[in-house]
Amino acid sequence: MENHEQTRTALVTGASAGLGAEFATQLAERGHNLVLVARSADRLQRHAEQLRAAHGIRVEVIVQDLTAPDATARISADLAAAGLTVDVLVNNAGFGTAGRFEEIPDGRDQEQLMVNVVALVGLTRALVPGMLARGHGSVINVASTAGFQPSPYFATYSAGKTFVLNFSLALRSEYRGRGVRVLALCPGPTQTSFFDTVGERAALGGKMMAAHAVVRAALVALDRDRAYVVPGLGNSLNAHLTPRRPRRLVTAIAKLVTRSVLDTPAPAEPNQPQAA
Ligand SMILES: NC(=O)C1=CN([C@@H]2O[C@H](COP(=O)(O)OP(=O)(O)OC[C@H]3O[C@@H](n4cnc5c(N)ncnc54)[C@H](OP(=O)(O)O)[C@@H]3O)[C@@H](O)[C@H]2O)C=CC1
Ligand SMILES: CC(=O)[C@H](N)C(=O)O
Repeated sequence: MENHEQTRTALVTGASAGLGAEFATQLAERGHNLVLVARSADRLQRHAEQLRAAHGIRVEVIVQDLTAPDATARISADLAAAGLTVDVLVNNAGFGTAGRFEEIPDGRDQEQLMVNVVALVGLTRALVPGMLARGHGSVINVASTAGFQPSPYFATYSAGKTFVLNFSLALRSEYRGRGVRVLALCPGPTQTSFFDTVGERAALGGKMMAAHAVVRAALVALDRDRAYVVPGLGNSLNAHLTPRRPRRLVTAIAKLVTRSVLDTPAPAEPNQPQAA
């Protein structure tokens, strides 16, 4: 990462677990001050204390449910009250919904889209103008390999990740030459709490990557000002060599893989804040 960013502030959503906690750790190792956002207050506070002690950086915690329609406004107010400007935004918070569309509990997909899409757009809209005014900044949006094609039984999740990927690519184009980098991170299956939340969905198979390797790949890609990155050779080959047309065939092939989700149980209490 460029030197001028090393003492700047990064805001990471979903920093209480998985990829977000790892983003916080690796950005702290790079000398960034941090703002950690999620619902699980105890986990955030514990991680913040560890990072302050290990790196001597400033770490603030904002406990916020990103399904709330006013989530972005509340976070912006907290940042202003703390006198913080954000130079690196990591829109990472997210969860999955899986199964037959009509069987997913009513409102659940909407909550998922509030976190995975609406809050991501809202925070980007809130924080990018400051980056543009200062002439520098970075946005990492966490998409997924699920965003490269329609995925039956992950219909809204995969469509949301396609949004995140294309939104990021479009913004990157708008901000070229204006000092703001935008990167879409497209991980394949990764060892985090994600599959506890969505149910026993690891049944889709494939080798899981470690969260630290995924985040390292993202930060290297940001250093290189890449548009998007698919960590892991197998994931990258799948994402890039799978034909995109005809779309009906692509969807049918995806369904062969994703239909195994129907054989696995749904979680009892989906997407609650993480236990301390
Ligand atoms: N793991 C994987 O295989 C893959 C994951 N991804 C994406 O990576 C991102 C991170 O997921 P991952 O680390 O794997 O999963 P985890 O379940 O480990 O972490 C999810 C994070 O999102 C936060 N979060 C969930 N719901 C909300 C909410 N309503 N409000 C605020 N924060 C919330 C959680 O915090 P809390 O519960 O405290 O609110 C937690 O910090 C997601 O966008 C996911 O779609 C993409 C591809 C593959
Ligand atoms: C959960 C994900 O988004 C991942 N890309 C997967 O296909 O398992």
